[in-house]
Amino acid sequence: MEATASSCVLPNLNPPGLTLGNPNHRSSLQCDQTRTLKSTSCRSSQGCGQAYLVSCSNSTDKQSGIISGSYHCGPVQKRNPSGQTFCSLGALTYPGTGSAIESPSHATEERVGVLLLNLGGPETLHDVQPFLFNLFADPDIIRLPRVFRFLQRPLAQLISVLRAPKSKEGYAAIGGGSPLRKITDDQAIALRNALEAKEMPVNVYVAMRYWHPFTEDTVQQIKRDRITKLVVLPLYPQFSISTTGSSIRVLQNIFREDAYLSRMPVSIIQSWYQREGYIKSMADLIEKELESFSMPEEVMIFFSAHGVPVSYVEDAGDPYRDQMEECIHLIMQELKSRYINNDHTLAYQSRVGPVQWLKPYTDEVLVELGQKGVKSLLAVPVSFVSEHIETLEEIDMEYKHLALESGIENWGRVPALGCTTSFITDLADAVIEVLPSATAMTTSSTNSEESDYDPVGYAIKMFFGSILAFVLLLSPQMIMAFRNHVL
Ligand SMILES: C=CC1=C(C)c2cc3[nH]c(cc4nc(cc5[nH]c(cc1n2)c(C)c5CCC(=O)O)C(CCC(=O)O)=C4C)c(C)c3C=C
Ligand SMILES: [Fe+2]
Repeated sequence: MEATASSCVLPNLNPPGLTLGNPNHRSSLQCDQTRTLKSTSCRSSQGCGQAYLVSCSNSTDKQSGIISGSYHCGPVQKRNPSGQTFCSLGALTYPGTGSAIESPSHATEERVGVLLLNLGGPETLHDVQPFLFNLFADPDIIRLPRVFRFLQRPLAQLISVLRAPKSKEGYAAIGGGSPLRKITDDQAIALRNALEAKEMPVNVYVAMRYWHPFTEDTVQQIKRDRITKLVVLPLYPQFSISTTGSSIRVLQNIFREDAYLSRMPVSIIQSWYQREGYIKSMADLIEKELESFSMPEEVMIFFSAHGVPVSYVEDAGDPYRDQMEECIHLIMQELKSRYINNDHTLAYQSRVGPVQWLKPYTDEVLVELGQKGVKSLLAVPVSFVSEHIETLEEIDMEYKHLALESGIENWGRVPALGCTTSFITDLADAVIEVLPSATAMTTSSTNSEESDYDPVGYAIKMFFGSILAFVLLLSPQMIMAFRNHVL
C-alpha cells in the first residue's frame, strides 16, 4: 500500500477552531498560522540542543553526527528509480557552512534528506519540568481560543510545575529519563541503512517537538548541509493534530520564513498506519507474543492507544480516532489471515487535565475485563513506535498492576516496533514512494480572523477571559486534574 503523502501545501489554519479534514487530502487540511516561532530560537531555559544527523557518509556514530564545516560523501553518484541523482558513500562534497545560501532550485546535485519527526522526551529528571513547559506551551496541545492565546505560556508554566512531580515519578521509575532520543536515533540509522541498501543514499535527520534535538536546530542543519529535497516522516503511524499536526506546523513556520527552505521540494508522509509493512510487522509482534501464553487462543488482545481530548475529534476534525480504528481493523484482518481469531478491544490511555478524552479509558476497561472473567490479556501499544514512558511505566507498571488486581491472571505486552527490520524496510519504501511528489512549500497568508479584528471586543474578551481562566485554573479540581491523570 502506498504512503499517503502531501506535497506540502501546508495547512492554512483558522483559529480558534482548528479544522482538519482528511489529512490525506491536502486541500481540506486547515491549521493555525498565528504562531510566531523563530527558527533559530531556543525554547525554555535549557539552552539550544544540537541538531543530530545520521549522515550519508560512513560516520554514523552519535558523536560525529553533528555536522559543521565541509562534509564529504562517497565517490559515486547514483540514480534512484525515478532518475534522480544522489550522492553515494564518499565522493560528493557538501559545501561547508558560512557560504552564501544557494537556492535549492539552482543546485547542481540532488542531496536528499529524510526528516524524522518525533515528540522528544526529558533526558534527566531535571529536564522534566522544562520539557512539560514546552509541551503545554504548544497551542496544539492546549488549544485555547485565539483571544486567550496570550495565556498560553503562563498556563504552560503553571501546569508544568503542577504536573512535574507526577511526571518525575514516572521517569524516575524508568531509569531517570526518556529513552526516546536514543531509540529515534537508532531508527534514523536503521532507516539510512535500509535506504542505502535500496540504492538511495540519503541523510536522515531527527527533529523533536518538545526536547533536544529541537526541530528548529535540525532544520538549520539541513540548510547547512544544502539538502535539495526533503521527505518528512513523522514517527506517528496515525495523524493527530496534537502530534504530527503540531510538528508540521512548526516546520511550516520555519520554512515559510526562509527563502532557501521555502523553495525546497518537500514531501510529507502524514500517516502510514495502513501500510502493509507496518500492519504485518505489528501482526508479527502480536503473533510472537501470543505464543508465550499457555493458551494463546484465549488471550484478549488489548490495543491501548494514547488518547486525545474528545474535542479534537468531534470539534476540530482530528482523524486520529478513525485512523486508529481502521488500523486495529487492518491488524486484526492480518491476524485472521494467519488463523488467529482472538477477541480484541481498543481503549485509550494517558489522559491529562480536566476535559473529556477519547473513550473507553484503558484503566476502566482493564477493571471491567477482569470483573467479566477475562484471565489472559496481551497489551498492544499502538499509537507510537518506540518504547517510552507510557509503555514502560504506565502500561508495564500501573496497568499491569491494575489488571492483576482486577482478576486478570496472565499478562503480556507487545514491545514497540523500534528498529524491527520489516518495519524499517517498509518506512524506507514509503520514503522512496513519495520522493517524486516533492514540491516546494506554499502557504497562504490570508487569515480571515485577522481581517475581522475588533480591538474593543478583543479587549473586553481578554479582560473577562483572563479573570475566568485564572479562577478556573487555580480551582482545587483543576489542580488535581493536572497533577494526576483525571479529575
Ligand atoms: C500518538 C501519540 C501521542 C498523542 C496523540 C499525544 C497527545 C497528547 N499528550 C499529552 C500530554 C502528555 N504527553 C506526554 C508524553 C508523551 N506523549 C506521547 C505521545 C502522544 N501524545 C509520548 C510518546 C510521550 C512520552 C515521551 C517520553 O518521554 O517518553 C506527557 C509527559 C509524560 C506525562 O507527564 O505523562 C504529557 C503531559 C496531551 C495533553 C496530548 C493531547 C492533547
Ligand atoms: Fe502525550
